[in-house]
Amino acid sequence: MEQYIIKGGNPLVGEVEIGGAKNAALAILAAAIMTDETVEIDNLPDVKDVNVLLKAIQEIGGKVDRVSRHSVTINGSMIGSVVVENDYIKKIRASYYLLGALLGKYKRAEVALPGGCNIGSRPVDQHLKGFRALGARIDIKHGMIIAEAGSLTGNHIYLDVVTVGATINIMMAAVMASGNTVIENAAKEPHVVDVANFLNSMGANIKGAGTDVIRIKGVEKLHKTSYAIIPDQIEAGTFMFAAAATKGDVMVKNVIPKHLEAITAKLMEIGCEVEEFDDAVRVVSSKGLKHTHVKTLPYPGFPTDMQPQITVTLALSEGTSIVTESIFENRFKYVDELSRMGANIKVEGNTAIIDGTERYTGAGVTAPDLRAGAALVIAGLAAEGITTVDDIFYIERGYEAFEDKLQNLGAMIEKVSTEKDIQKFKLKVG
Ligand SMILES: CC(=O)N[C@H]1[C@@H](OP(=O)(O)OP(=O)(O)OC[C@H]2O[C@@H](n3ccc(=O)[nH]c3=O)[C@H](O)[C@@H]2O)O[C@H](CO)[C@@H](O)[C@@H]1O
Ligand SMILES: C=C(OP(=O)(O)O)C(=O)O
Repeated sequence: MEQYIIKGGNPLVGEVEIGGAKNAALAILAAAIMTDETVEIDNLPDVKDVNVLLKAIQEIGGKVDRVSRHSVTINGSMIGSVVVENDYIKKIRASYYLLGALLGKYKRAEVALPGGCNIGSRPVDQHLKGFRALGARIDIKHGMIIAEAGSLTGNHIYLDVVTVGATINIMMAAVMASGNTVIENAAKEPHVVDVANFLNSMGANIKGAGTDVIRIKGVEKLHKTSYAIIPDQIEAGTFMFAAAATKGDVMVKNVIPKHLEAITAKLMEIGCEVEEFDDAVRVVSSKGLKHTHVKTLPYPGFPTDMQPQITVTLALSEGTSIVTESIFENRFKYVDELSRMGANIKVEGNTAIIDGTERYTGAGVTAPDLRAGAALVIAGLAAEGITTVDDIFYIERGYEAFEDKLQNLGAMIEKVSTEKDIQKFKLKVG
């Protein structure tokens, strides 16, 4: 089994290039099959979830050609099946986007209930409510969601909770419905806007993405496009907090600074300097870190996908910090692992009360999910001595070449799978 081995204590210094946003890419790939013409997608991150989705698209008859590591063409004209149920697809969350895309185009879809990180109960009731409002019948049988409609008709849909997945999914299904759809209480995340821009570049008529009311005029057909995915806000934020926790100086390149405002604001509150450029941010952490409070919220609030990374950093900051997780009820599972490294954190319900410690000490820890895994790597980079992080397949779901990018910043980290590799690493780092 592969794991990361890390010798901590080096400040991260240098430049890192951020890839395309995983959570935009997954929706955009699914949406790409909605036209029979060939779509080119650039700035695609080479991460496991993306590759699983591409495989699922191929399995139902979509033609996928890799132009380069970060670029594919997709042609959905030969799709022969609307049933998506392979073992891999059940493990990722974004499989649900095939439901919206297939339902929108073929008025029928059968997709396995989605998986994704085990961070809470994660219902899909709002997705289904939206599809029903557009005229689909929904059945859940043998682990499959079956959606079917003679035709789809636009409607007025109010989402009971702000949900990224349901907003995007309903938007996709509504794009080729007849008439107008209004989604109220819509999510405003940058990837919602990116998917709307992508669909519009294929001929859709979507207005208001990025606000809480999205208006869609149905069109009959979508056409080819060539589109580059936005940079990954969460990958960028992860490197920004890695710089802060290791007392480093990192230029995070190929980002949209506006998308990072909530992250930047918290870093400044805890004493880091953050310099913004057109498409880069530089984080310098030269003084002792200060405590703060943070609550995860839908965009433009502080993202839940950054909660473990800020918690790991606050546990190294002076004083008492409070982190409230308001999106997913089970996203503090990594705290027990972090405690083995010396963190003082008490979790009560959806709140973590953190008493800052001066340093972590290396230990063997296990990633319980994607972002928590990345956060444990940050802890290892800041710790005294050696840390191993197990179950790194979670991290590989969403970070491309994580260890290479960290090594380029001076981190002593390697992916290892045998005792011999571990001994070799220990000899190398002394
Ligand atoms: C593949 C992908 O893009 N995943 C992201 C997506 O997940 P995901 O799309 O699952 O998250 P949502 O935004 O839908 O979830 C937000 C909240 O709404 C609730 N809810 C959601 C749908 C529904 O039908 N009913 C319902 O009650 C959820 O339980 C949660 O409490 O957005 C999350 C919130 O930014 C991120 O953490 C995930 O990284
Ligand atoms: C929770 C995440 O992903 P998913 O929704 O795919 O589980 C994430 O990207 O942090």
